[in-house]
Amino acid sequence: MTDASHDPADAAAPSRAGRPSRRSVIGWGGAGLVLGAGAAGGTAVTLMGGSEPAGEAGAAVPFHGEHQAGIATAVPDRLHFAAFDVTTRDRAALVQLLKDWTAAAARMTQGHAVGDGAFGGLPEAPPDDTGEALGLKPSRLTLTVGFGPSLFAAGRFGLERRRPGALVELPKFPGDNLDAARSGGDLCIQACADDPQVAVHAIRNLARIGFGKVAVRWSQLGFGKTSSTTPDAQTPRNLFGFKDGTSNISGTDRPTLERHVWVPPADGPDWMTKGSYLVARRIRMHIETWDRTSLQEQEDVIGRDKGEGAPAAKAREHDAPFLKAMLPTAHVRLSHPDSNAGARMLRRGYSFTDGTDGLGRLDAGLFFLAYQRDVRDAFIPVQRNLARNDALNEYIQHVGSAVFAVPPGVLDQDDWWGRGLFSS
Ligand SMILES: C=CC1=C(C)c2cc3[nH]c(cc4nc(cc5[nH]c(cc1n2)c(C)c5CCC(=O)O)C(CCC(=O)O)=C4C)c(C)c3C=C
Ligand SMILES: [Fe+2]
Repeated sequence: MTDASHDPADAAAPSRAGRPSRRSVIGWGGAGLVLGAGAAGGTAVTLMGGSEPAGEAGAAVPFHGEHQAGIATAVPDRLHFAAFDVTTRDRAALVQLLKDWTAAAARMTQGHAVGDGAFGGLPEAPPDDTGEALGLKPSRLTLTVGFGPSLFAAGRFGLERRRPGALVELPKFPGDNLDAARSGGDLCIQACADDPQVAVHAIRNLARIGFGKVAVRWSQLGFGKTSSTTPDAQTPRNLFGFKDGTSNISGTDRPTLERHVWVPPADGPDWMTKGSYLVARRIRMHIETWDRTSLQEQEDVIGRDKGEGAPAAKAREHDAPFLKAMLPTAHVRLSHPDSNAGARMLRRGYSFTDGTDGLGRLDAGLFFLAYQRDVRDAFIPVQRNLARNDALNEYIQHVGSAVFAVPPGVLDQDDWWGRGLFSS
């Protein structure tokens, strides 16, 4: 696989083989040629002379930075998440893969094709890029990598002493019905984008680069974000029809991010500073049962009203909740920081529907994603509380689970995903 790390991701220049980049193809087609926005740039400059903030649909989100994109950055509406097993036993091969992945991710997030592109190369060889994203905008694609506990197992890659104390296996919670085939993973990549084809293209091409070194263990498509990191925008709704994400951590709330999401130097290990920990849970939602439940019961279960999203006994969505006005089993009361010693996490989940279950019911639910500074202080105590007491448990079941250490951002073109972990 071509390592494009020495090829500045400059959309203004033709690619090495003299072919247009994915983004310049867009422009030459006449729809808003995007120039500039090098791999480390902040905004994408359009031919119209304007500049498109990275938060707007279609734009490129900077890949390089102190934190990985895809955590506090705005949440686009589509997800393709993949967990991988590492099949190679060769540490050097794994390191090379992470370098190749980083180079490809830097290009794809800025709207470029992988390596030498999808066409025009050697006719005898498969192209570097699979091609289905040609002509599509960067679509706010973010690619976020994580390392699972199994990567650190003794006898694998010599990482056992580098495993963070916070990277614990999640305990079994009451009611869990986890499918091993939808759980765990040595590595994960979260691809978020406005366009599902852009997200799927990214995971497909990264899996392809990894052929012979990694194998996809499980993957999850998501649509309709169920949480937002931009509280000024309209709060999205989950498949139960309720606004979801009202009380989420805002991506611009730096003090709260520092306190609850980013790993500070004091927590250690050094290679995780400015990183975060990700919990992924596939949660089946029994929507047919929910749909036969009265509105009053639904609102009591959540602790907020369905229309406005206001907390019980309050009028507006963003009014401060009065927890005692909710039933002791209400989801919001039980998950609120005041019921969990101040625990908070940044939620970034997506709805999913994966056909039917053979009994005529939709296999649908929430692919819950939450980033936090330490799962032992956030997801684990909150989920313990919910698993024991939440009225929502009558309507949901956790069927997949994984936890990952998400390292800090890739600083520049010489940096790569996992450099801190693999360098002594
Ligand atoms: C362990 C963490 C959580 C799981 C698992 C979870 C599942 C889950 N949640 C909803 C729907 C809603 N959740 C809401 C709020 C909310 N949920 C959690 C945590 C988990 N949810 C937290 C920390 C909060 C915020 C509490 C607060 O500070 O007020 C809401 C209300 C709107 C909002 O603030 O987001 C809804 C609705 C479902 C359907 C679900 C599993 C399928
Ligand atoms: Fe919730």
